[in-house]
Amino acid sequence: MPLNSAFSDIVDLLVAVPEGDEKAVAAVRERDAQLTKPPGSLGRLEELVEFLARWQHRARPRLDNPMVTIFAGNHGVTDQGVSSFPREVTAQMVANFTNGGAAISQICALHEINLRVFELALELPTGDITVEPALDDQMCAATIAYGMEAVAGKPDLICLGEMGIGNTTIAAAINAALYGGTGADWVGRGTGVDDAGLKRKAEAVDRALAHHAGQLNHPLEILARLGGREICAMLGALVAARHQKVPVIVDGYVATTAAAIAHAVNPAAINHCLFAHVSAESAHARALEKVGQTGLLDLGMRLGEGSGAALAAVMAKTALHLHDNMATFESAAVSGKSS
Ligand SMILES: O=C(O)c1ccc[n+]([C@@H]2O[C@H](COP(=O)([O-])O)[C@@H](O)[C@H]2O)c1
Ligand SMILES: Cc1cc2nc[nH]c2cc1C
Repeated sequence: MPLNSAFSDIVDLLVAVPEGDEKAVAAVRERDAQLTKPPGSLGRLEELVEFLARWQHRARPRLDNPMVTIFAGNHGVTDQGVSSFPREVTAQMVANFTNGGAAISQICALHEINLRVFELALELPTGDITVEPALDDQMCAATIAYGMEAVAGKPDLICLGEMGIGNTTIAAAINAALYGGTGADWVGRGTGVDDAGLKRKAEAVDRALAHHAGQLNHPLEILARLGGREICAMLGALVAARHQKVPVIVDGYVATTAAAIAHAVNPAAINHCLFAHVSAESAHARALEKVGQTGLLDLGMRLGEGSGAALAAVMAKTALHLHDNMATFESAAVSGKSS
């Protein structure tokens, strides 16, 4: 069956991605060479400034308006006992994000990062993927389009985060469909399931793969049948960001899965994405490997809600502050390298 025409626009956007600005990167390197430090001594912080310049298309990148976006969705697959928390926690945590009580709220407040929460029909969980499609193609495409709203308000950096009880099972199903293997290869403990819960997760993924066999021939079909609203919306945000010259920092296992869909359509579509960290969710390292990436940080975190991405943004803010404000060898009268 040909791909549903509902997906034509998103495929076009993923295929026709603009290149990065190498002139802007060259300008950053030239300035970096003048700063009072041995060349290369700030390691990946130097790459972070180049990353911002390349994807903002600016010789002097800015972080005046960095934004964490949290996309929240609910999942029918929670009927299968795959999470250690009940589904209503998704909406309760959304309230906590806006009231300032969540970890991400406090990271953002401390480091002056904007936080925007997108609530995606929480009262309407997706279909239980073990017995039906998560979303129909039209709803999937419409939710991708809705995620593109993330670029409104002209952020200069987007940190992609999510909240959704049950979504580590959804991420596992998508990865298994994209890359092969069984449920056991792609599930982890999520919010903290015990061994019996882990087995239920693996079996739920296996049942979903069997139920949808023969219907998972395109990354966007995989997304509609096995995905979630927050994963669709993160995909939309990611691709819109590329077209609006906004670099993206991707959070943990679930956010990486949205990037994996983009990567499966066109590997170059995620070049403007930095992968914040390697989450403690056991399959995240393998998922990163599949999209040819490594995590910037490794803090043993497995929270989601954009928390790892926000901490990587703090690193990026620090890197840019140094780039903008350090003295040059000339201005500080420090002798340059002798050989
Ligand atoms: O993205 C990750 O690496 C990650 C790892 C473990 C848990 N989470 C978060 O935990 C929730 C999903 O866990 P679960 O057990 O309900 O599937 C969801 O809200 C995610 O943001 C996220
Ligand atoms: C309390 C709680 C907070 C979260 N933040 C992201 N996912 C979460 C899952 C739970 C259960």
